[in-house]
Amino acid sequence: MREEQQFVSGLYARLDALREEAESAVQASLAQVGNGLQARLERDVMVAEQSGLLAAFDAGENGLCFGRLEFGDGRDHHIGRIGIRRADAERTPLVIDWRAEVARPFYLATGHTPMGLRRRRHITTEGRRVTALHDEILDLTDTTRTGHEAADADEVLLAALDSARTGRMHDIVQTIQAEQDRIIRAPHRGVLVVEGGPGTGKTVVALHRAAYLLYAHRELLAKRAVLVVGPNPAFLGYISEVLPALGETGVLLATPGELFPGVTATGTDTPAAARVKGRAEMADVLALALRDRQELPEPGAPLIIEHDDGELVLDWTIAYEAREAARAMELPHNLARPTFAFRIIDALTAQLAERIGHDPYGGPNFLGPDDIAQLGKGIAVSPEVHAAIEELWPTLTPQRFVDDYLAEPVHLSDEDAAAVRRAPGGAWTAADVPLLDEAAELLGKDDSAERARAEAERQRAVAYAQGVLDVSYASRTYEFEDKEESDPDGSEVLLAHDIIDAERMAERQEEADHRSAAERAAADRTWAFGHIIVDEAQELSAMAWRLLMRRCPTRSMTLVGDPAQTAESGGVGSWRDILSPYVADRWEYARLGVNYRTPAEIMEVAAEVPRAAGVVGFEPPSSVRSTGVRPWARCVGDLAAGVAEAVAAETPSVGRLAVVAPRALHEALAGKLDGVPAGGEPDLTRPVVLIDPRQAKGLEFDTVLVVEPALYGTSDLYVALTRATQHLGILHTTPLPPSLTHLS
Ligand SMILES: Nc1ncnc2c1ncn2[C@@H]1O[C@H](COP(=O)(O)OP(=O)(O)OP(=O)(O)O)[C@@H](O)[C@H]1O
Repeated sequence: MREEQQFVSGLYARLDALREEAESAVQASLAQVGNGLQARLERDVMVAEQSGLLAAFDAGENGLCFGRLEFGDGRDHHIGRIGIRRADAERTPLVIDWRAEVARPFYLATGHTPMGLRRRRHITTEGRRVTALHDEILDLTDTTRTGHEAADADEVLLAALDSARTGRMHDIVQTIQAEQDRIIRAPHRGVLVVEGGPGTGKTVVALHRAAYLLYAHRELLAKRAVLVVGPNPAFLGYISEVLPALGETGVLLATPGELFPGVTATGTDTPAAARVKGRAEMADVLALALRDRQELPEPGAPLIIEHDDGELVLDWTIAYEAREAARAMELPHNLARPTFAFRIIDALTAQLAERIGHDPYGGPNFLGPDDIAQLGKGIAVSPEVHAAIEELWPTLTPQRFVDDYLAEPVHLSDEDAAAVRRAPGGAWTAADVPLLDEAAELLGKDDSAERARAEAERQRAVAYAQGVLDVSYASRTYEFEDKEESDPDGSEVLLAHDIIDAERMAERQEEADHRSAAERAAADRTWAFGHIIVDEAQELSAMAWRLLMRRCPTRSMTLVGDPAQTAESGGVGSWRDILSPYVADRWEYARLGVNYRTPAEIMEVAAEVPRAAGVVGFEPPSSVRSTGVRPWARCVGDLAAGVAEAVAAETPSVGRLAVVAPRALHEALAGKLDGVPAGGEPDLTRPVVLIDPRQAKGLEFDTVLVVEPALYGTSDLYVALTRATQHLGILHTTPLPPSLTHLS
């Protein structure tokens, strides 16, 4: 213990020194008021590099070092949350990043396959103090004993699983299990599907995979950012601290309803409307509806345009020919519009020239090319002509087009149209967001002026970056990284002088100077993410998948889900159905089978629900622990009073309790619960929260009280029953569903 404490103290001293160095470097750089480009360049490079380091150092503050590997060949490594090197000339690793290849036996070695290990040690710390050691002997011929050999090899894991919840998910670097490690480090770069029952660690594993990928492919992913999609804001809040605790900040967390910049989805759809809006056919329906917006005057009822040089007649034929020419461009609507406009202007010019320059005696037109050009100019700037063009081929924004469409839905059955119809200008819903995105694709954006500006800006940035390269010094951007020489991606340790390409440097500078890649990604509908993680992926509609696939042209994705937890109204069918349009069968599948959250006693009760409903292919995960505490059910006369009484009795002294109840009951229940608000997004860090079954998705609490289970659908009930890490109680006034009657 003393030895480890000494080591850990030394490690923190080094961390402090590094942090101080980085801080003063930032301060000094910021204080520089040097004139001219050179000073500014140096400052920007320095600030960007050191700020990245600082984020990682902050992450290292808690649980900096948690393991030690002693190999049979004498190698001896400490494993930590981030890698740190000594200040010596060789920059010897002091503690190895958990993501480095050399740290892998920490997670995978077993007595059967020791991977060269003699001893594996778990080091538990509180702040900077070492509080416990757990040793495992992997070489059975080794007779040395330290007195810390654990009787139960899973002691550290079980302690983590038993600990009181805080309302925020924690990282699991100290206790990643072998089946999880294989997923976290899966070499597959395309779509990886991770399935598993409740509590099997799908979410936490996906987040660690993001951290791993950011480490293994930092150059690419730091620039393109990682997107994590989760079902609702409370869930995103719940998982928001995991990646920062691992030193990673280049990640954007978003719900599907937040993926269209500039639109906030505040409305809600009926299940029927969400179903219709989510269907893949909506892509074709919108395309057809957009063609309908490319109109023609009725034959025989032309548009008459007043013009200085006389009346212009825009008839069916002129409009038809212009429309065919514009459609033949096969461009998005707004980008094809200039073709339509030019054709109309040309035709009207010809019409006017014919009328003005017409020789009544059959000779050639009196007007020369210059006169005709002049006429054309007059027509091209005529507001009346433009109004007519706008009427036939309107310039549309995605918002306007979808809003118009939902007010008058077409190309749908009467029933479906009735489900989605709404008054113009209504609030956007999450299911509208993929429609808006689809519309944006169909419409396109005439951004030629913007692009010209951006290109000029880029040229300036490249010139600037060239300057940076000239003054850059051989400092390590990520000095704490400790990739072994043998790592396939050993080149990840970035040296400023490695970045020989001024264009790439310009891109990096752009990020450093202004916003992070994640921030820029959040504001850019066409951003291509380096990797996307989708949690509760089974919930997404076909249209939402179209949107997500557009955000990830490389198809580097980790999709996490559990079909048994799919809510009835959303979701598409199988992974194959979801993925085959995008990646055919080039995706990999991994399954997690151990439930780390819910004790066996609770899992047994919960599993009855899908089983009784005959959910096809249902296979409950096996719980890693049992608590000996059985779930209970109580029939009460006054529901609100019964719930309040149970909350008072069951609220843990530390930890969290959730009351899961149908939304309609929230007002009544909240009235009896002190300081527990009804409605809105729950604050999960409070000791007691009131949520509905949909909000419970992905979350967990020490104690869960499920109210009126007979009112839930199968999957919602299954989700609600599998949220507790310790205790589960059920309160009801109406009879229990058959799958739960054995509890009464
Ligand atoms: N190896 C591990 N060490 C410690 N805790 C773990 C480990 N694996 C999972 N857990 C914990 O188990 C709980 C459940 O994990 P998580 O929420 O990721 O599961 P899930 O499969 O996404 O569940 P659900 O589908 O029910 O939302 C979390 O508290 C997580 O930290």
